Amino acid sequence: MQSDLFDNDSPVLSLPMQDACVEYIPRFLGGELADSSLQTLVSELAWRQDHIKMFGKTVKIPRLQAWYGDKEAIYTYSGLTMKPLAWTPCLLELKQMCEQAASAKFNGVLANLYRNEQDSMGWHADDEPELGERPVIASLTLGEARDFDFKHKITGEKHRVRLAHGSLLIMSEETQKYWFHAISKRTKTLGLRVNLTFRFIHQLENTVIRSHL
Ligand SMILES: O=C(O)CCC(=O)C(=O)O
Ligand SMILES: [Fe+2]
Repeated sequence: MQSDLFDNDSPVLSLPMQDACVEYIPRFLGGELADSSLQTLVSELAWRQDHIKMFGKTVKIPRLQAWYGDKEAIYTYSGLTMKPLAWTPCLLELKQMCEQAASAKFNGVLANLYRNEQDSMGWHADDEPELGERPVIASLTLGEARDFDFKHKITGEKHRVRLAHGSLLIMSEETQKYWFHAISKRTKTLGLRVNLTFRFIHQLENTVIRSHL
């Protein structure tokens, strides 16, 4: 008999990627919790249309976003410095579940709202200095499934995983050092998707002091 990870209740799939540790849990949240969390987050979070500067021009980021977390978790992302809003009960509940699954502590979450197939996130690695050397990032998907693409920074090797409603993707170890990731625009009509990426933001001053000891 074939042993199939998909037959289990809550399987953890390890993606076969070199220089990385990526785990995918397709049915991390039960259907009801996934549906109610999606509704709550869409209506309760303070979604913003942020802008970034590219080649001297100010352009709209192709999605809405919001940053929540502990007071000290100030995050600079694509030149934007974001002060955290206070955790909501829904975000706190999801954070605790993700911490358990990832065996890690998080003090902030970047919430992304993809309104339709036109919204996207370009190739990048979550390698900002305040995330530390080998960050653990837990990425929860609610709503429309989207393709999540990986590209190796040196070999160009590619992998794709379709992130389903209620799924969790955990990236750790050297993943951010060796791989970019992206959510591309699509031509086919797609509905709304919320993505939460839980992170741990280190205090940079402390990191510098420690490195001198
Ligand atoms: O929406 C996603 O699945 C990707 C989000 C992401 O890569 C990020 O927030 O850094
Ligand atoms: Fe990312």
